[in-house]
Amino acid sequence: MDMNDIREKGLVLLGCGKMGSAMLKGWLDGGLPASSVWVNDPNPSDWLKGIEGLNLNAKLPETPAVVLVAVKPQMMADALPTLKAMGNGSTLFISVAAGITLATYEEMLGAKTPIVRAMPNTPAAVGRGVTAIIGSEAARGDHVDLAETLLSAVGQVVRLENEGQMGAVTAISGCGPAYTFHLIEAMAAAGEANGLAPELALQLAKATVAGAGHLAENADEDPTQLRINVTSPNGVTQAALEVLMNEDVGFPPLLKRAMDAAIKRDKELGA
Ligand SMILES: NC(=O)c1ccc[n+]([C@@H]2O[C@H](COP(=O)([O-])OP(=O)(O)OC[C@H]3O[C@@H](n4cnc5c(N)ncnc54)[C@H](OP(=O)(O)O)[C@@H]3O)[C@@H](O)[C@H]2O)c1
Ligand code: PRO
Repeated sequence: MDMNDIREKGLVLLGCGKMGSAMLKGWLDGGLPASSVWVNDPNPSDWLKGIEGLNLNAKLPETPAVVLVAVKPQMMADALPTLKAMGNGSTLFISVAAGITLATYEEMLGAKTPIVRAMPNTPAAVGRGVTAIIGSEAARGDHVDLAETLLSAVGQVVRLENEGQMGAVTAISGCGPAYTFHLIEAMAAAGEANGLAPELALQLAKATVAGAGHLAENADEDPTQLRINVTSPNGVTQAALEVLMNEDVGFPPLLKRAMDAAIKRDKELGA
């Protein structure tokens, strides 16, 4: 099974909001023909309506290569039963929903359904996502390979050892873009409070986060050394880091609390 199967038999996207659209944009930019994609969404965006050749809320193929489920976890019980007929067959189901376990999908679709649980993130829209995947009992090696190939079109893919890792993964890379965007907002706001024009403060904050991210991914040094490289002894950065790295009220305990809250919510959504 490979991308040719998807081109020939089709990809059904159940739910095409923020995450579904981010991935679809990446796939279309990467050359997947719109005519190979069926989008099922009750209120399609103007962007979706404008994609030439896309099968939008059209009759679905009986046995698509892949169904990608991108509805909110709370909508799953309403949305998924409409596709039950595709369960227990050759169609690979890929779910990106936070919290919903493989066992829940097996209950809803049948235990013989090949299912891959995936946690992507929105930088997929610019081909810079990262997605963690784990397959169900019925998902063969070639099913997981196909999920990896499809998701690799929108960024990096990592395979998990067990489904129990998914909560912590979600708290880092699924939610992480939001933390990073908030960092940009907060740095820009602090710059503005210190007298910079809003546009200039935002430009500086965005370029700094993007540049630092690129450097962190591409430098030979690890993030600790890259941080040290910025921090002149007794200089300006050190003054800031003494606040940010405070063991009681700095970034580390704050992010730990934030990510623990994310993991707790992930478990609740799956219950
Ligand atoms: N956003 C992220 O960064 C992110 C990252 C990783 C994983 N996820 C996961 O991705 C999933 C979608 O999240 P999202 O942020 O993209 O949410 P979203 O923007 O609300 O997208 C969900 C889409 O599904 C549609 N929908 C609702 N009921 C449906 C049904 N019965 N059949 C087909 N479509 C239906 C919604 O339409 P209406 O708006 O009209 O209800 C909406 O367009 C969630 O399970 C989330 O956990 C999201
Ligand atoms: N967005 C989804 C949520 O907030 C899952 C990870 C990112 O629930």
